[in-house]
Amino acid sequence: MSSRTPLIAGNWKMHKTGTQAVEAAGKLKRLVDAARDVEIMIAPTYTALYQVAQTLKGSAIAVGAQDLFYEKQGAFTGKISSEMLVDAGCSHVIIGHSERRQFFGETDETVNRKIQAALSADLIPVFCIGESEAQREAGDTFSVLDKQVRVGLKDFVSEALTRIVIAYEPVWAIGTGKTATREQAQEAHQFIRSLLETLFGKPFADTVRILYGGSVKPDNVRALMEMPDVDGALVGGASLDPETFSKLVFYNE
Ligand SMILES: O=C(CO)COP(=O)(O)O
Repeated sequence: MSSRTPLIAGNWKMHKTGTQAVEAAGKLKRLVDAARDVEIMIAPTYTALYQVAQTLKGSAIAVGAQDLFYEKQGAFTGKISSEMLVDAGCSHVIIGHSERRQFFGETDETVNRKIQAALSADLIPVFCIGESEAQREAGDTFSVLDKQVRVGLKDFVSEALTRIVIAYEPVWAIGTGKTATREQAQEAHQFIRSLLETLFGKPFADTVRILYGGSVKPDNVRALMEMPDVDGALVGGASLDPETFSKLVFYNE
């Protein structure tokens, strides 16, 4: 663990109706009330965002969306803009999740535009990267991460990126119960941080938070968080139950 404030984030993916999301958020609010020195964020589905943000008003839990569209407005049926997310109560937005890359045609280029749209609306982007199992087995992990970072953050200057959060999510570890070992996570995080240093300088690289995601559970979170370049977790399955997620928030106790 480092001096960077850890962020424990829950990605609820396509789970929970508005009513279910409000109930879970209300429970979580009570459960993590005593948490200190850790930031907490949950990302419900679009239709629950406003209600959840209302429920969490005045709490330390931030609300994020799971995606956005980069255009400001217009004839883009089904799409949601950064301004709409801010209006619904979001402070964060997940961008480039591997499920969006796998199933919905997300590319490094669209990710780049989405990060730009998020930053211009003052949303904190949680920029996801990670290699597939085949890429890891082929020894391509670092080259995949290198491209995702370089293209995703192309044409940005470090001053614009100060609030960005990176999430390293190896695709083979997502929803599989197959967590990366803490050594594998550290190795990837260290690689990403040194690449960020090359691209944006040391002050930026030293302060940017890099979360690990992929089968994070109460029984492995602490070991991961002890690694010097792991600054938090982006959690899917284990974020759905408030009790379980609160154990991740209190990983240090
Ligand atoms: O994709 C993830 C978070 O964005 C990780 O999901 P799991 O925690 O279910 O593996």
